[in-house]
Amino acid sequence: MLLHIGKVPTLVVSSVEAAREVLKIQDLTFATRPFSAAGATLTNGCRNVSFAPDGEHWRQGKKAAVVHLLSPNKVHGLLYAFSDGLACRVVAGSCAAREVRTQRFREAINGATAILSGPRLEELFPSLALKKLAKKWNALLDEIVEVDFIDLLLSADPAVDYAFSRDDVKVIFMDIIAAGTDTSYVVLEWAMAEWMKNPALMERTQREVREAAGGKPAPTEDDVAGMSHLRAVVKEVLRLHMPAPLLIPREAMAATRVLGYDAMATDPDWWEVPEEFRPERFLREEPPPPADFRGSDFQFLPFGAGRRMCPGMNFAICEVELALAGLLYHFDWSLPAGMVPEDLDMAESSGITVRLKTPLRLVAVPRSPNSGMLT
Ligand code: HEM
Repeated sequence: MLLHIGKVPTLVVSSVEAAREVLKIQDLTFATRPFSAAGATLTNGCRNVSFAPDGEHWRQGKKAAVVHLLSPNKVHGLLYAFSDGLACRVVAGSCAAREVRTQRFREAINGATAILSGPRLEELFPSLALKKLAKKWNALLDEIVEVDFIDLLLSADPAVDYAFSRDDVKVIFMDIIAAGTDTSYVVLEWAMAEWMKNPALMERTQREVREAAGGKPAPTEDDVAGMSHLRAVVKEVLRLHMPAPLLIPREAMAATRVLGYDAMATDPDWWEVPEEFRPERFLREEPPPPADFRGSDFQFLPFGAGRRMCPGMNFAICEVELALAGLLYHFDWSLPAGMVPEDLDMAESSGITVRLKTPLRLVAVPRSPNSGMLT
């Protein structure tokens, strides 16, 4: 469908064929991003990865993020710290200093998400507030770059003849924090909501998690790798509640034509009972194999596809699987008193990421790691 938003012709791609055409066949033509004044203010003139126009800076920034921040070793270390942190919180409560910084990041991310969610919303947004938000981000990023990662990208890879400035490093970190937080969080929220709607499904997954992790303090990455039911739930959340359903907009770098013109992840030509949450569709063993989200099955593109595809995909999958396994392992979950599954409001918010419109409120009862199976 072609829309004219002001003077900007905007092509909405929502069929499998059109997605293949834009993200594969014409990937090179559509490998850049439309300019956003708000995005530029927040990212030092689009010097990050997600808003950077196609070109050397984007290529080198994406490579540096993949090699130095999202490498398997780095991901493993971060995930270890994460599951360790979750286990520590369960036994020891939270660490005050970390809580404060997390809260500051939460505010900064919410601000950026609000501004970047609408087309050209910055025109309605007071520039003073935008500058204040950019300042907030700047101060937080200064602390991180100063304290934690000063040499990481600046000294980077001797084989790479590309110099990032300190400010470039800051906005690339901002990208990783902003692009990687809300997206993964909404997967956790939707998975918990779907489990509360279907307690038998939650019990099935919880049994899998508790059997696999046995009496350990917390499930490990190796335990999670064997959890096929948990993985199917994550895939079904990514299909039915795609965290970033509009991806990040692309801009055509040359005049081009795209096929004629339905929503892919809920298209009945590709999915049985598409509007229902049925993780078992991803456990089917008879051919054809279920679609995967790695960018080549165009009916299922939660991470996009082609040159601008999400570089955090593997990290995000490990992170949400480990987090969900931890939540099911450490706690028994129920709805607040007087509420039944049918009362859950599954309406979606609108925005660059799609959350539950009504925040999920649940009762969590900690379970001792040494207690038996589900009671
Ligand atoms: C469930 C979690 C996530 C989802 C659903 C998601 C989804 C997406 C989507 C749809 C895009 C746009 C792709 C396109 O235009 O074709 C994207 C881009 C991006 N994502 Fe993610 N993402 C997730 C987690 C992460 C994480 C954990 C990180 C980093 C740690 C990350 C970093 C990025 C970056 C840097 C880009 C811009 C890539 C570019 O423009 O070349 N994402 N993501």
